[in-house]
Amino acid sequence: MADQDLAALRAELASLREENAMLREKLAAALDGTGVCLWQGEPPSGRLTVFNLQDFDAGDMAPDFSVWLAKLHPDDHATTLESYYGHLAGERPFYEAEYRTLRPDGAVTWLWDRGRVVERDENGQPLRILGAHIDITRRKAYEAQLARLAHHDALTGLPNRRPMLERLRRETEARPADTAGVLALAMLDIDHFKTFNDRFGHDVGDRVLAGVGQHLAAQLAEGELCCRWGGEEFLLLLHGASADEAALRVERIRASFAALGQALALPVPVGASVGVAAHRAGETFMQTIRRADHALLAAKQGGRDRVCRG
Ligand SMILES: Nc1nc2c(ncn2[C@@H]2O[C@H](COP(=O)(O)OP(=O)(O)OP(=O)(O)O)[C@@H](O)[C@H]2O)c(=O)[nH]1
Repeated sequence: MADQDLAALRAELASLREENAMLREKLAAALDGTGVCLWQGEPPSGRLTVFNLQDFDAGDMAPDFSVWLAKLHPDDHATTLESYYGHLAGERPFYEAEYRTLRPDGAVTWLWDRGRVVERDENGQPLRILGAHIDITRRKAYEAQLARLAHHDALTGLPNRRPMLERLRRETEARPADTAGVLALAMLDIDHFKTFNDRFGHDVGDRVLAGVGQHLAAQLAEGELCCRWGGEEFLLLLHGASADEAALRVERIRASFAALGQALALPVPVGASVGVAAHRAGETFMQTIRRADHALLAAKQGGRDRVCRG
């Protein structure tokens, strides 16, 4: 090759390298701050290349598919790999998954990952897959917090109506008529609760509600549930050998309020009225709730501080 041609090729190579470096700079600038991390997988060899680390530690990034696989949270294996292999096999237009990776220190990082095959061999086998992932750990934590808030009462920390109704639906639907034992519902209402607010202020009223909530939750056996039904009303889902036994337990819970005022350092004692009803075969759980509610009304009308059965 003539010297002139060689010089021209060298000049062209230098210019291409410069252009390449500029493109890399532009890409890095565009990706900066987005949290997007670009990767390339080579299925035949299992090689995995990460082009930009973003905030990730180089040690956290897998150089090989098997290393990435070993870090994948066991609970996310199935869905992630189904999407990945489904795409490699041409069954899905792209691979996409939200999954957790386990870091060596045990910390969990949530990633949203998406990629697609960019090169296949003459037999259609994937040679290269290009993709990007982004750290969504904070978003996941926020979502979990929102889900918790949606299902819990902020003041008492107890579940709210939603999980209680869902649980009742599941338990009553799945309950065969010959099931041993009963499912009992106890609707409990704090007596003269308004007085706490009116005489001592809403802060004290709130303290009463939080204290009663904690006290009730502590009375539950495994598998039972207590929710803040609304205002100063609580609904308890209890399991018992019989309706009589369940009613006796509810009576004990009510009686335990005698020591609660002092335990919570309240200025006056706190009492409660309760209506209890055992679920009957063929009855909807809303019908049981209504019977417990009517029994509560009877307890109030009967002079409060007592349990009535519906
Ligand atoms: N501090 C506080 N008060 C609440 C909260 N939710 C409801 N309340 C108050 O609870 C009071 C309930 O009053 P009532 O329905 O008259 O009940 P009560 O005074 O317990 O009377 P009886 O049930 O008939 O014994 C109302 O004054 C509501 O404003 C809350 O989250 N915090």
